[in-house]
Amino acid sequence: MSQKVAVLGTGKIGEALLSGMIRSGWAPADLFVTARRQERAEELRTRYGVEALSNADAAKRADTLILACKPQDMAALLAELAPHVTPGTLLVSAAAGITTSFIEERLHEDTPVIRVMPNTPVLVDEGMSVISAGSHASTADLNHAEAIFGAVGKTLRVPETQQDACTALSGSGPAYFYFLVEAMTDAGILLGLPRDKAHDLIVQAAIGAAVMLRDSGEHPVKLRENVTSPAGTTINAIRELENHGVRAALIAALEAARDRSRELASGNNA
Ligand SMILES: NC(=O)C1=CN([C@@H]2O[C@H](COP(=O)(O)OP(=O)(O)OC[C@H]3O[C@@H](n4cnc5c(N)ncnc54)[C@H](O)[C@@H]3O)[C@@H](O)[C@H]2O)C=CC1
Ligand SMILES: O=C(O)[C@@H]1CCC=N1
Repeated sequence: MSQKVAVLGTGKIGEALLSGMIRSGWAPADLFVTARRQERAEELRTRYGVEALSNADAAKRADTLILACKPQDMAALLAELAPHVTPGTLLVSAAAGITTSFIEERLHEDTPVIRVMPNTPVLVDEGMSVISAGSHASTADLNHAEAIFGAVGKTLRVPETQQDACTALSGSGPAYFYFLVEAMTDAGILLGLPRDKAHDLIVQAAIGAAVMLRDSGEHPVKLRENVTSPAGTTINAIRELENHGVRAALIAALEAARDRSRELASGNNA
C-alpha cells in the first residue's frame, strides 16, 4: 500500500512542497491537503488533483502529516489533531521555532516527530531543508522526510540544537539577499541607471556569484580578492562596507533571527 501524505496548512511553503512532490513523481491520489477556507481547498483540489480534507480526516487517513501552518497557529492545530492521530503516524513540522518536544507533549506518547526548516526557493526546486529528528523518530522516518523535502531542493540533517541557527541562516536567508538586491538597485538609480537595468545587472551579478560560490570550490575571500584589483573600484566599495559596519550588522541580524526562532515555541506572538 502506498504512503499517504497530508499537507496541513497549505500556504506558501505547504503549496510549494505539494507542487514539488507532484512534479517529482508523487501521485496526487496519495496526497491530501487541508485549508481553513473552503475556496482555498477548492483551488488546491482543482490545481493539483488532490483530495482536500478536514484536519481530523487527514490525521485518520494519512501516514505522514506535514504541519505547515504558522508557529502561532501550531498549538490550536495540534489540539485539533491530537484525538485523531493514529499510533505510528509521522508528524513533520515546517514551523519556525517550534520544537519537536512542543509537538510531542501535545500528542500521545511515542509519536514520531521531525522538525524541518525549508526556505522559499523550494518554489523553484532550489530549496534547502534542514531536518532534525525528535525523540521517537527513526532513521526510516528521517529518510522519509528527506525524500519529501528532497523533491524541492537539497536537505541537511542537523541535531535539533542547531535548528534555531539554521532558521536564521537558511530559512530566513533568501530575504537577506532580496534586501541586498533592493538596496543595490537603489544604488544603481542613484548612479543614474534606470531601475529595470539596475535590477537586471544586480540579479545577474547575484546569480553569477552564487554559481561560482557553489561550483568553483574557492573560498569566498578568494573569489572576492579576484574582483578586487589594486587601486581599483571594488576596494573603494569594500572600504565603505567595512566603515558602515555591514559585516557586524549582518552578524547581529542573524543573531536576532536566531533569538526570535528560540522565542516562537514559547508562544510569544508579538
Ligand atoms: N515563508 C518562509 O520563508 C518560510 C516559512 N516557514 C514556516 O512555514 C510555515 C508556513 O509559512 P508560510 O507558508 O509562509 O505561511 P502561510 O501563512 O502562507 O501559510 C500558512 C497556512 O496555514 C493555514 N492554517 C493555519 N491554521 C490552520 C489550521 N488549523 N488548519 C488548516 N490550515 C491552517 C493558513 O490558513 C495558511 O494558509 C510557518 O510555520 C513558517 O514558520 C519555514 C521556512 C521558510
Ligand atoms: O520569518 C519567518 O518566521 C519564516 C521562517 C523562516 C523564514 N520565514
